[in-house]
Amino acid sequence: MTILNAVDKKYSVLILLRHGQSLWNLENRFTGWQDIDITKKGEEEALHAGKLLKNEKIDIAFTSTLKRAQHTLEIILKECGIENIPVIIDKRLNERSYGDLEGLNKSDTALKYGSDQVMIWRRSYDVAPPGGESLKNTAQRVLPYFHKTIAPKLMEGKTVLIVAHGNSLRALMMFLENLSPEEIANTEIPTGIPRKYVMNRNLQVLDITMEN
Ligand SMILES: O=C(O)[C@@H](CO)OP(=O)(O)O
Repeated sequence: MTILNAVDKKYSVLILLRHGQSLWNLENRFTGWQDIDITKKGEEEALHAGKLLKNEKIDIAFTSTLKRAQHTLEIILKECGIENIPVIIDKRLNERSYGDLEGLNKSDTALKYGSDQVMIWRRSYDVAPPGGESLKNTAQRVLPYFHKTIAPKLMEGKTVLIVAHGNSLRALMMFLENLSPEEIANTEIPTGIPRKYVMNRNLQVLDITMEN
């Protein structure tokens, strides 16, 4: 084996996980920056994710400032028996702001403004909901943070867990999987299911798996 081959074999693992079901997921309300905790079902989803991640040697975890993500991460780390790893909290991983829609019921809002308009607010790449952030705006804060703070850990070969939110993770997935605005519009991230990327040290994705 050449030295180059040996170096090539070195890889990193990045695991993305959306928080467990929150109360407002259950009630079908726009959540965004509102700090809503997970439900009993959300706790069970987190526990299940912890069981799925038991064999991963997680070196460092990143999460948002919102309790639904932090609570999910706590349950996972406890279930995995991981106690002493760095946990970095940063608001740039928070959910996209839903602005004036936060707190409203999604079905009621679709009745009022039309389901096409609500779908544009929810899933278009660059149309922001009133007073809120588009996915593009969200990517503009998530990706610089990823490149500056998270990517160096992956380049060192660390196994990184990110517990965050539907749209902050969609922004990351778009980058990692090279998805177009149309492709990401059709991508839904389930709560509590780990999405694992195996990458080389240049952050090229070699393999993607989702277990549930
Ligand atoms: O309400 C929200 O904050 C998000 C995630 O739950 O909703 P959506 O699925 O519309 O992006």
